[in-house]
Amino acid sequence: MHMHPRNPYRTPPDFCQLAKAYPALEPCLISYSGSFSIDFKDENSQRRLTEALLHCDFGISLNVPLNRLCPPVPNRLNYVLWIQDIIRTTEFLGSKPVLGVDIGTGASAIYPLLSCKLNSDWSFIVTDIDNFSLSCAQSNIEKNGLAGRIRVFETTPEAPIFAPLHDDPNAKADFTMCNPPFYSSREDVTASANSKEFEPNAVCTGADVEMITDGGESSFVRRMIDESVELGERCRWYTSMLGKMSSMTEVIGAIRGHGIENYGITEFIQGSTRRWAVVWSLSDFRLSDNVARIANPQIQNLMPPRNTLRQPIRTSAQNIERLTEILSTVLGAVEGTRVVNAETSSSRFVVYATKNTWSRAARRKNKHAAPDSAETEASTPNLICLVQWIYRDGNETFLECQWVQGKDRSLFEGFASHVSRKVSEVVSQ
Ligand SMILES: C[S@@+](CC[C@H](N)C(=O)[O-])C[C@H]1O[C@@H](n2cnc3c(N)ncnc32)[C@H](O)[C@@H]1O
Repeated sequence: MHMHPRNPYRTPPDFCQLAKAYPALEPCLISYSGSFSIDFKDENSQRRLTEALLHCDFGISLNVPLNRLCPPVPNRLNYVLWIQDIIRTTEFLGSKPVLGVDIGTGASAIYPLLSCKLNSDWSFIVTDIDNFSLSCAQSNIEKNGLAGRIRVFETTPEAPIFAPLHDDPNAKADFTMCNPPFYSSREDVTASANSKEFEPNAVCTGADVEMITDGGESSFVRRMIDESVELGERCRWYTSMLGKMSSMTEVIGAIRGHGIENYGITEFIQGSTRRWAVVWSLSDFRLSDNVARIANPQIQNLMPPRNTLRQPIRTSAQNIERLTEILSTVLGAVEGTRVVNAETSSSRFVVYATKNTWSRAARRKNKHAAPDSAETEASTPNLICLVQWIYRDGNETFLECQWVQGKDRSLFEGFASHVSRKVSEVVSQ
């Protein structure tokens, strides 16, 4: 993924219009072969641009002191939109207010401000160890009328990273997010700047407390992983941004090391800057492959197992009109499942299965079982899938089975292959 598909800054803004709407940007404009831009290497111009974009596109008024990090909006927005995708994967099961925890919110409180503007039912607890940044964050939150939805929590480097969850045993969150300090030391900062691993806009670096932590970002995120194992399902999705490719290998190694196979990776590319983000969960909710997997061949060995299975289905022209009806009939015939439409008038089906009735072994067992020995069905489903047709280029048809919830991967894979076998039998007739 380059920029997130819903990121409006995939096309550069019209700087001239922007300066008209936010006059403080005007002195920063430079004429560049007939059009206008700004000098991205100039800190003052970067700051005015951040303020202008937040003001014009989100109605956010931001004040960041000169000695603290001024966040570039397009890059921060990428992460917020990806979190939105994560939350949306299970929203059709019933939505409720969403609580996020932003670790290290900084003076700008950029993530909770953007997130709350985009999502009216989200609220936040935000942490930081830097008292000065937190007081700026608090005033940015108040200035934007969001004090009722964003609670600030001051912590220390020694406390658990997820201190708000550790301190209150009843607290539960839907997700955590974090843009961790990247570096392990001052020397690490200099070495990275020289190796050009980081963007040329090193003008927006910020204070040491914002950029440096013992062991660098990988160690910080590994601490979060250890803590998440203790907290378990008290938070549904744990996530973090990562700035170095080498950290990805270490972080995914730590996730797998805890036996967690429920995780995902994304990548954001903006100009010459590459960033990654990871998500992991101790719950049995599953993410679709377009949220949790990326195509980058360099890191295929780090990818999680697939949760979205697509089977090409050959069908005759006369059947193509009836595919939704055929799918509905096939799904309805799988014993022990409940099937509903994902949305009113949609052709996406949600399947709730309480037990395996489709494998050969299960069918044999069922046939020989005395009628009164039927197992009592669990009231909660062991497997939830989303099933739909995908049409590509007008002449390719795929049956897609998306794992939404469940602990047992083989149950999901067995169900997906049973349904595509049954559908193939019908459509080839
Ligand atoms: C790279 S800055 C990110 C600031 C902001 N979220 C952004 O994306 O622009 C990292 C932040 O983490 C904070 N921080 C460092 N260690 C922390 C810890 N143990 N708990 C919470 N925040 C921490 C720093 O003070 C700093 O504000």
